[in-house]
Amino acid sequence: MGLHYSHHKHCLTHHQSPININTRTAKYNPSLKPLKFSYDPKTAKRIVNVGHCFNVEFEDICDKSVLSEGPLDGHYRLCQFHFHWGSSDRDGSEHNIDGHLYPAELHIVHWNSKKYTSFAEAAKHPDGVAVVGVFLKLGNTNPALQSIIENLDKVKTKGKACPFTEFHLNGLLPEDLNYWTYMGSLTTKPYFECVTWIILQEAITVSSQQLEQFRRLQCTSENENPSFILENHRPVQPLDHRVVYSSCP
Ligand SMILES: COCCCN1C=C(N)c2cc(S(N)(=O)=O)sc2S1(=O)=O
Ligand SMILES: [Zn+2]
Repeated sequence: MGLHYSHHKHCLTHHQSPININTRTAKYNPSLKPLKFSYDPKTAKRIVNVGHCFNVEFEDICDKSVLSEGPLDGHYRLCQFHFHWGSSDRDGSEHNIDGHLYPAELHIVHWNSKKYTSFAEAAKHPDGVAVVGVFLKLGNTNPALQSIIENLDKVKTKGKACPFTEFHLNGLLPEDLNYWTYMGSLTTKPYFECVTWIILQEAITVSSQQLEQFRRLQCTSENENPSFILENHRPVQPLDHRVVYSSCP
């Protein structure tokens, strides 16, 4: 359904994502803890072309790679990460910062394995999923992206997958782990309102040439006329009465 009845307004409000983050109206919340990433590189499993993007999937049958602390209760199990990008370097991120767009955005997806038994089950609850968003800004070639990019030719067309084991996801995190956080949704169908969004305030770099490689992925399967995933970022959605919290003043 995705509609929440907010009594004081007697109207129906959405909690959709992405949003524009207004850094001046974000509210410092001193009770927010530092994020705790505990990722085991051995849980990396495969890269899959899902048509609108590629997912790097992790084994999530037990709590080997988890995200905890920050705004979260309990621990959230890593299940996949993926990127959003644009048809040019001028746009591509899903969240905006004070109206500023980045050329791409990394989403690291986790689900609440303390309360739920699967991603599908967790995605039905507002506290079910936690996605860490990391902005990619134009700069030098990012070596941590190279091992992913050199595998993209093996998953060129929709539905293709290739093994991808032993990946150090920490290498895609910036030094500064301060973040903004708000309650929202998946940004692709089925748009479930099940996500605690955790957007890192520091960006990592990506080169133009690396972004070019993303745009060479095809949204068509191998026996169709090829068309390419030139962009896959959803427009920003109304904030309504939601508040964005910041981990630092
Ligand atoms: C039950 O479905 C599982 C299939 C994989 N996913 C589907 C999405 N559309 C999706 C979008 C996500 S995003 N862009 O909001 O991070 S995370 C995610 S996901 O839930 O991990
Ligand atoms: Zn995403």
